Parts: sequence; C-alpha cells; structure tokens
Amino acid sequence: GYTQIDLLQNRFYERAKYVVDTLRKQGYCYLDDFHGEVTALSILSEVKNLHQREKFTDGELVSSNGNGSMLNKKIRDDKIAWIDGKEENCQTISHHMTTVNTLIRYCNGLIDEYDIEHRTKAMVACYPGQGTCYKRHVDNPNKDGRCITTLYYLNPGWTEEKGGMLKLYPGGSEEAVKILPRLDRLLLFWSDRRNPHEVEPSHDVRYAITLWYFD
Ligand SMILES: O=C(O)CNC(=O)c1n[nH]c2ccccc2c1=O
Ligand SMILES: [Fe+2]
Repeated sequence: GYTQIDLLQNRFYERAKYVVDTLRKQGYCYLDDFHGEVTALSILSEVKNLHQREKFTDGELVSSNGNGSMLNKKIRDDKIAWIDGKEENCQTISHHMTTVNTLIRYCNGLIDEYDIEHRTKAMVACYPGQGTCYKRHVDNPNKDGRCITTLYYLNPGWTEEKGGMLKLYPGGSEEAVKILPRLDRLLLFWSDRRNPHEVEPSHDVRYAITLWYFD
C-alpha cells in the first residue's frame, strides 16, 4: 500500500502538474487552501508580530523637487520586511518557504525551458490601508533572472469592498484579471513582461509574502 511519503509526493506531483499546465495556458495560476487554515493563521500571526516589532520598512520615498522644493512624494505605499526564515518567531514563515521550494522543485522537473536554481528571501509586504496601492508594473522587465513570482495571501474575510485586489493583465492584454488576496491563497505567475500587474488601493491592512524564483 501507499506510505505517507508516497501520498505526500503524489500530492506535490499533482499540484505541480496543475500549476505547470495552467502557467503554460494562461501565464498565472492560484492554489487555494495551500497550507490549510491553522497553518495559514499561524503564518499570519508571525507576520503581524513582525509588524508590531517594527520590522517593516516604510514604502520608498522619493523627493519630487519640481522647483527645488523637497516635496516628499511616495511612489509606493507598501511596507516590507525581508525574511530568510532563520529569524526568531518565523518558524511557520520558514515552513511556507520550504513548502513552496518543494512545489517549485516538482514544477522544475516539468518545465524544460527553465532550470530553476534558487529563490530570493521571503519579502513580507503590508499595505496599511488608507488607499495604499502599487502602480502597474512588471516584476522583471529586464531579464534579471527572476522567472516565477509566488504571492501567498494572508487576509481572512477579505472582500472586494476592501479594495486591494491584484489586477493582472496576462499576456499584456487589456482584459484585466482580478485576484482576491484571500487567506491561504498561493498565486504564481511568470515574472517577466507577460504579466503586468498592480495592487488596487487598499482600505484595510493587507498582508502577503512574495518569493521570487530564479532561472
Ligand atoms: O501584493 C500583491 O498582490 C502584488 N504585489 C506586487 O505586485 C508587488 N510587486 N513588487 C514589489 C516590489 C517591492 C515591494 C512590494 C512589491 C509588491 O507588492
Ligand atoms: Fe509585482
């Protein structure tokens, strides 16, 4: 009969197969209930704890000095923290990183055009509400090596009224796809020009963890 390991490997294989087929077909794909609610809530509590411990940076400030006056204008409203998973009180975030690594390794076996070697640290991002957003952009417009973006959302009970939807323009089409940043949803998409995307203005605190995978 099947051992636990066989079942686990089959599960990863099944999900990797679905991810690769879907990425090939539409350039993005998401998996709901990725870790299960208990683990998802544990990751959320670790992220909130990072926030309380002031581990997040502020969104980047640029001075837009039209006539020499140093007006500080925000170009981005996200607050971020880079986590390598060894920090204290980040054990479940670390488990998330390991799990996505395994999924991507299975995907790697099925994707021959890429040979995914490594990833960035985890970028924990917080949009603090009050209409904070992220303008339309491409994650990797100039071949910096990143091939897959993974975004893990941590927002229980999120609804479209709260804004903060991820708007994706797959294949650069003007037909936008709107993704709800709901708890325990893992979104993956090609990081290059195939996927311009933006974060609509958020009216509540919105958390996500990004891992970028390199070819
Ligand atoms: O949160 C989302 O749904 C999408 N989020 C993004 O596309 C996104 N993309 N690139 C970044 C670079 C630096 C800091 C934050 C970000 C960022 O939230
Ligand atoms: Fe992005």
